[in-house]
Amino acid sequence: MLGNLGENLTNTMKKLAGMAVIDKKTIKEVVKDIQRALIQSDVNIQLVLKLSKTIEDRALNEKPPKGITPREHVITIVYEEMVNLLGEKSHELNIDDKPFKIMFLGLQGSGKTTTIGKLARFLQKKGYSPAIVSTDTWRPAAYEQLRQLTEELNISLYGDPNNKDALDLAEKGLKKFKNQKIIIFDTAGRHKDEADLLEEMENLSSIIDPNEAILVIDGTIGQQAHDQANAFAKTTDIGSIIVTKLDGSAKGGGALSAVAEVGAPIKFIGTGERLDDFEVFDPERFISRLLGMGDIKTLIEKAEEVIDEDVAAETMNAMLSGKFTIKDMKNQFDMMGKMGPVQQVMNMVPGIGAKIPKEARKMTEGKIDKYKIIMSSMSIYEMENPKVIKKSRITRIARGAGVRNEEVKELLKYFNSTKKAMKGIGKRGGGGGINRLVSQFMK
Ligand SMILES: Nc1nc2c(ncn2[C@@H]2O[C@H](COP(=O)(O)OP(=O)(O)OP(=O)(O)O)[C@@H](O)[C@H]2O)c(=O)[nH]1
Repeated sequence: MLGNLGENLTNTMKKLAGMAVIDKKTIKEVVKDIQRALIQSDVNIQLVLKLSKTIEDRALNEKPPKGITPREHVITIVYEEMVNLLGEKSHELNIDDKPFKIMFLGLQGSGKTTTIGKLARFLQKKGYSPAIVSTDTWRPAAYEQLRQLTEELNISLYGDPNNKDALDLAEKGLKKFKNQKIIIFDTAGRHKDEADLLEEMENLSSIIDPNEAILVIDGTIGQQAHDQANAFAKTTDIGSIIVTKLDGSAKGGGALSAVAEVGAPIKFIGTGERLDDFEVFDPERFISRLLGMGDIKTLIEKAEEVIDEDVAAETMNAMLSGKFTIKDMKNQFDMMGKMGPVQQVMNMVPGIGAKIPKEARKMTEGKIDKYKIIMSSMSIYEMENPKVIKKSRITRIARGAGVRNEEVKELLKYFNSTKKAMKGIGKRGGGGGINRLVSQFMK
């Protein structure tokens, strides 16, 4: 998605994760890379300069919070500021009134009609059955395109290719569907000239009185999206924007950031020609994907919450160095109580999900609880030297924990496979805290 922007930014983040030292020079280098990537994606130069200055100032002057390394801190700053560029939080389409009237606006070719189909499908999946009204009297094929779409989706359509009065069509459509929960109005994307088009939108808007006016913007136009959005915003109160064609668009970053500046939230994005190529726009998820970060942010936040950082660091180091004992595994399980099951935690580290041992993937909360009981029947000596746990010790531990011998053996098997997997990961990395683990898998 977004052409090279994602690739360039992901590479910058990988570089950052792999840097031996984080200092003024390396921060400036990272900022330069980000600048280059954004400018290539047609992000407005003023925005780029503002963003890079903020990232640089924060990275150089802010002290990393406790438990966060300078590297994690810079990663977090880049992430946060990029999210800011796109408007921070995601916004839902709140279907409150009945009928809930949605008016689509956008220039011809922006992908308006296709997007109406995508939204209709999205709403259908949520259990709604929207009806559509066609008021585009300028493009003869528009009605036919909607007819095919609505037939495919099995939803109602009102339109009349012989009626050239858009306002009349809107009024009739409103009447026909007054008992529907959701009515979507398609409008023209072209007119005699732009002023006429905008005037028609203003008139239509006063007739339809939309609960939500959605502007569709072609993502391939880059920062020009800003002026286009402003022009439409003058005709009606734009409630949200959908940016289309972000699949492979080199200028998508420019379009998204320009639109975010207009003030109306981007609620959805179009990522292809098929009806399912449509996503709710969530700046945080979007940016973390663009930066190739998986859910690192969540991982970092969760790691921060872990009560005993020393125990966490000790366990991580043990895990990565291969000196992993049952005592470390017990610590790991205790930590997991705070961070969630191991597979979930590991899945948040990009690239690591697939490497989780089979046994770990099958771990359930119930099993973890049982393992904890078994481990509490072991002596410290046994936990630190798991090799000594043979037949008679297994029987004693099983009796103490009130489980079968097989279950103790199963725990030992799980321990051994985890140890092996961790050793493999450690070899690639060299060990040293969650940050190091995270960096390894960003490479
Ligand atoms: N790659 C890609 N193509 C898209 C996307 N959305 C729409 N398109 C394509 O863009 C072209 C124009 O889309 P339409 O929906 O026909 O255009 P329109 O904006 O409705 O045009 P008017 O009805 O005249 O306003 C079509 O070929 C669509 O398949 C998208 O997200 N990605």
